[in-house]
Amino acid sequence: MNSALEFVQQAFDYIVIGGGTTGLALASLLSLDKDVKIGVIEAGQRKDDDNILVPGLIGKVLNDPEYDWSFLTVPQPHANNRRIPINRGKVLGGTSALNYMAYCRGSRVEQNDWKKLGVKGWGWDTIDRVTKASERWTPPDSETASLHWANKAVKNHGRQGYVKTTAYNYYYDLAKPFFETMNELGVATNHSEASGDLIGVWTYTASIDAKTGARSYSTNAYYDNVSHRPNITVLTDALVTKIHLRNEGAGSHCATGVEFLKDGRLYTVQSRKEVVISTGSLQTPQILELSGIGNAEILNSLGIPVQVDLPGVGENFQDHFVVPMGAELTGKHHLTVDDLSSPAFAAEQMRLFKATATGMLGSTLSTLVFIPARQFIAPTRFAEILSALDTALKSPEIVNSPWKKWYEVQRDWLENDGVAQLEMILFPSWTHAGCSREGAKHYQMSVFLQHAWSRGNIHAISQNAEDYPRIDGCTLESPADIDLLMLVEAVKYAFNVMRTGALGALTAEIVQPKPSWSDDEIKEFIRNNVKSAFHPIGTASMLPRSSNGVVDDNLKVYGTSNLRVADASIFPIHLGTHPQATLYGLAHRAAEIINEARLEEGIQARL
Ligand SMILES: Cc1cc2nc3c(=O)[nH]c(=O)nc-3n(C[C@H](O)[C@H](O)[C@H](O)COP(=O)(O)OP(=O)(O)OC[C@H]3O[C@@H](n4cnc5c(N)ncnc54)[C@H](O)[C@@H]3O)c2cc1C
Repeated sequence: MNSALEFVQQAFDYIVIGGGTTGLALASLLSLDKDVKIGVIEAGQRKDDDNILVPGLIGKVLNDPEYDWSFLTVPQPHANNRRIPINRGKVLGGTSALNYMAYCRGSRVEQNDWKKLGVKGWGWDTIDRVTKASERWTPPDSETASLHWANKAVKNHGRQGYVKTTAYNYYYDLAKPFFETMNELGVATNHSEASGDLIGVWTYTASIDAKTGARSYSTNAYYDNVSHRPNITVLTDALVTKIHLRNEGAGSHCATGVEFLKDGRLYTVQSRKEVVISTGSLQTPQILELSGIGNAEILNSLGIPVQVDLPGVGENFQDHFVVPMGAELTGKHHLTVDDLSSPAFAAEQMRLFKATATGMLGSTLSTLVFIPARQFIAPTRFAEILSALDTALKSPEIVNSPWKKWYEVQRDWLENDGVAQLEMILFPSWTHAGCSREGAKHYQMSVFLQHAWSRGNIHAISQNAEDYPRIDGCTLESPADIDLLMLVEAVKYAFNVMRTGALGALTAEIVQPKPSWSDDEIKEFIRNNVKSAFHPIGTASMLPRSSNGVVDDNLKVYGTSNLRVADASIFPIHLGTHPQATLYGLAHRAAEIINEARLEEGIQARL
């Protein structure tokens, strides 16, 4: 719907703010009950073009204002004062329309450890159940599976859900050598990576429709199934500016409606039951603060009347950090993504994709490996890093911190061989001005820190919702410099991978960084190149209120009776994986919680 006037005239039971990955899935699921009316307000527009639907075009519309919010952090002192980009989808479907389609599951250990932080009811068994409920998996055909290993473990997948997933059917000629090299280095192929144990080397299940070859995302997987229903209405191109709260006394506030800006005019739409914020980790804290929920000091400084003093809002920002490395391949015969820069080859691949849903454009191409700390860091070096960390963890600042518990959990994970601290992704493309050689073929090896210790924050900078929030990732600011030291070890391990066995035989030269560099030179390279892996979480954490929590176990914002959050901001601690599968699971769990609350309300009313 495009008319704000018609939208505000409707009587909605539930209003979902943000029609993104989690929000649009949740709204669609709530609408399955014809007795409730759902309104969704999304800042972006619907765009179902090739840029979104063709898997091989990933990255093409990043930073295009028609599709992307294109956030930047403030200058990061530990990353040589660079401002680090964090892309976010500004279209119906949110970031699920822009992401790289890795549909990966978390780990049993990490998910179960949420309870050590005081979170109840969100262990692996629950998340596994709801994530499977979201998935509609098509097993790879035997030819795809035989190109090299591709996941066929039926028991780990949902078959009746919404998000279509499968193994992509095109692999480049580096994938198999990479598997062989990792195996040679003692990292096993994981034949069951969605089982709660993700350690090992594997190719990922992708959120791709096996029949059409197109991206499956929140919009076509969920919303298109229900958009014909009269009880769900999506208003696009409308920016929510605040939530109206009524003070109910006894420290509780009730969300009565939502204010939004459309075509230069402000409107308010009423809600009869609940409001759910699903604007993602970067914008959810801003909406809470604009509505008077947050750290009282920050709200006062912005002139926003305090409704609920909740110091955790916008804090606990966590991300996966990534450092890209580049290498030149031996020979020129390899087919890599860089070949798509030839218009004739790109056109041929597009014709192939449109006709048969195959070829390079049907694939996101990446191959992954997940490794625990003890497998990529030499024992003596690891002991030195841990000893420095343990000293830092005894500082009063950390001992007295409300976040103390998650430091304890993260410390345990460092020595747990079931928890990946490093992810490496091999991608057959690398072009860097001045570094890659004209006419040569290249690949990129990226190292990802899966459990950074840095904690950033995000806050509104004014009362104006159109002003982007201030994002401080506090990149590489961690106790005892552990994030930087772990990345140095990750880079050195990657050098080893790139020089060993079958992959080593295909690597003519590691171009950047150089294996000959000293640790200090590698550190400087990391500071100059570390990026966001685009997995921000934590800024409205599900934690006890005494631990700086923002929402309770039922996703309800503390100090409110009917305001919830459902998006990546509620993750209290990072999972060492790509988040979208868990977020679709979150949408299903949120729908269960909201439906249970309504049934409970009905029962109470009848008594
Ligand atoms: C380039 C890229 C690649 C990625 N690749 C992967 C991958 O391969 N696998 C994976 O698992 N994850 C990947 N991710 C991360 C993953 O996609 C995100 O973590 C996830 O989609 C976030 O979902 P969300 O529901 O929290 O927020 P979003 O999907 O971002 O939804 C938020 C929605 O709220 C809307 N909104 C914001 N503010 C307002 C407002 N004031 N008023 C109205 N609407 C508003 C936004 O427009 C958006 O639609 C990637 C991310 C990026 C950027």
